[in-house]
Amino acid sequence: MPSSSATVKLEYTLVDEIDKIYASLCHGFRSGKLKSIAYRKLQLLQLAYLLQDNIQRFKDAFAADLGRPSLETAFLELDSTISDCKIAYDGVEKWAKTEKAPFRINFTAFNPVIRKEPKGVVLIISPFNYPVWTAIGPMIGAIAAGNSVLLKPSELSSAVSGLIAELVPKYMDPDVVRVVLGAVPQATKLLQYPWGHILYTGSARVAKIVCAAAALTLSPVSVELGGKSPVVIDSKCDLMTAARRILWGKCVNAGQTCIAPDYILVPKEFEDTFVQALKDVHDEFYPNGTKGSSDFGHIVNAGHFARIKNLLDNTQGEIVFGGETNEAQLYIAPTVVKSVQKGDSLMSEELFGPVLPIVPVDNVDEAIEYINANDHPLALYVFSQDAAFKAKVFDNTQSGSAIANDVLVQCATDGLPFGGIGPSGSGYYGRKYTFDLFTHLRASLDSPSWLDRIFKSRYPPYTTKKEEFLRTALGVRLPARPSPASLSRYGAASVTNGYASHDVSTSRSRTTAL
Ligand SMILES: NC(=O)C1=CN([C@@H]2O[C@H](COP(=O)(O)OP(=O)(O)OC[C@H]3O[C@@H](n4cnc5c(N)ncnc54)[C@H](O)[C@@H]3O)[C@@H](O)[C@H]2O)C=CC1
Ligand SMILES: CC1=C(/C=C/C(C)=C/C=C/C(C)=C/C=C/C=C(C)/C=C/C=C(C)/C=C/C=C(\C)C(=O)O)C(C)(C)CCC1
Repeated sequence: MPSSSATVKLEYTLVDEIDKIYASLCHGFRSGKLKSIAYRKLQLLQLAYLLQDNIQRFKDAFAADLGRPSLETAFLELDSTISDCKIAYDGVEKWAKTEKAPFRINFTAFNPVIRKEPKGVVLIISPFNYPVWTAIGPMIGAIAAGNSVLLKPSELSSAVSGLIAELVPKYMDPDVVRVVLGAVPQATKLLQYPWGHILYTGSARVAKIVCAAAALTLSPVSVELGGKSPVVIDSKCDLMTAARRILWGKCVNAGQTCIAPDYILVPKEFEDTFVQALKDVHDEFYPNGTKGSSDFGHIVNAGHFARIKNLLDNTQGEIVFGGETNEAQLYIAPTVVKSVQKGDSLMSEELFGPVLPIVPVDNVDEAIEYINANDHPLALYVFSQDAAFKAKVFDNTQSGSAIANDVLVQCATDGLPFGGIGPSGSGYYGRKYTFDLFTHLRASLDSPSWLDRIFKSRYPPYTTKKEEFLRTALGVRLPARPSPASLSRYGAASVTNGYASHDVSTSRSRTTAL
């Protein structure tokens, strides 16, 4: 019997205390101490040590909330977040440096620069599934950028959220970071304040509530959501590597990963070969099965367990292996279901569990068509050794990320932004991108008085001569007008002498431009 999140009682912050917490963060931000890059670095280091000094306590908390294997907690959350602290610690001087605007001779006298300034007091609302990476991860960039941070972690991962709330006051300056524990009442109260930025990670349902509330205070908001991330299989893939990586991506955190491979699109004639490879890999990963295994986690709570089980119970596909569930242990075995049709229960929503539907298709065009008929996913995976196949899938679809021959690693790859598109989210973060998310690019210049000797044409009384001079000063010189032939190659209309032409071969179809 696992110790589920229900066994860890979280002491929620009193709603009445939140005004005081918010005010103290505003005061902390205005104190100006975070203007010092050196102080930001000290806080970043404190954050890294908050994790490093408490690795075993975090591992225990993850085990309580999610049955998370120790290696998964270390590799996916703790080490990668500590590494992100170090990247920010090393990079923040360079990231925060005022930038010169690109050189343009006409504007150089203004000495235009971009100041990298914090947005103020920012709010991070995080989910249960990666409760360190999605909470402390964004906090790193927010602090590096000089913001004060209020974190509202998930109440579902109560052991980890409780531990973060206990450790933050011990390691972090209360002017810089505060944690509010709780659920809807606390989150609703928090959303009543104006924020420098809100970063929300979680479900699309709650994202709509967050965005609507943010609109009332005109707080900028980024939403990191989920969705069904497809995997397109080419029969010319490296079969065993593909099977190993996909099954790993599906079993890590018991499938509760927003960028987990959600379902597989496989050529019909290759389905059985691919399924057999998954079965072989499963037996290699878990020679004694997954029930009671310390290498496999459990579902976060009874609600999510029932949701996934219900989807599985209603599938019309054929269970190849797995299928076993145990409510008391919140256990769902890694399950591969083959011959799944597109209208199946398993294709109706993000699975967020260790169940992998295999959908046979005639060819890659059918796979692309299916992906495009649905919401843009957070991640799209292709397994192929054929460059043309990969390019065809990537070039004809849209998704948060486009990954060939691996899964999940895009999260941790320095230099890559992480974020969705459309229903899978908006905004990007990850290391330098997190710094950018929480940074206001403040346009700045200093115009010298002597400029008026050559630039006074902007002042009244206006004359045609002044207008001509100003046009020259702006340096407006367009390249040659696009020819009707070049536009029609793309099926576009051209505008010539005030007339829009849809059929360039005949002047009869011209319509007057607005
Ligand atoms: N794109 C990304 O980076 C990630 C996306 N996700 C997505 O998150 C989802 C699972 O996370 P859950 O914790 O179940 O999400 P959730 O939406 O239930 O909860 C997320 C957070 O929102 C808070 N919340 C709940 N009701 C609220 C309300 N009315 N107003 C304001 N805040 C409220 C919760 O307390 C929690 O802190 C999945 O869809 C997954 O794909 C998860 C991790 C990363
Ligand atoms: C060992 C030496 C060498 C070789 C080094 C190599 C080949 C290193 C390769 C490292 C790799 C592939 C690291 C991958 C890391 C992936 C991580 C940490 C993934 C993290 C995923 C996360 C956090 C997912 C989060 C998901 C969320 C939030 C969600 O979906 O909900 C050399 C360099 C060759 C020589 C020296 C020794």
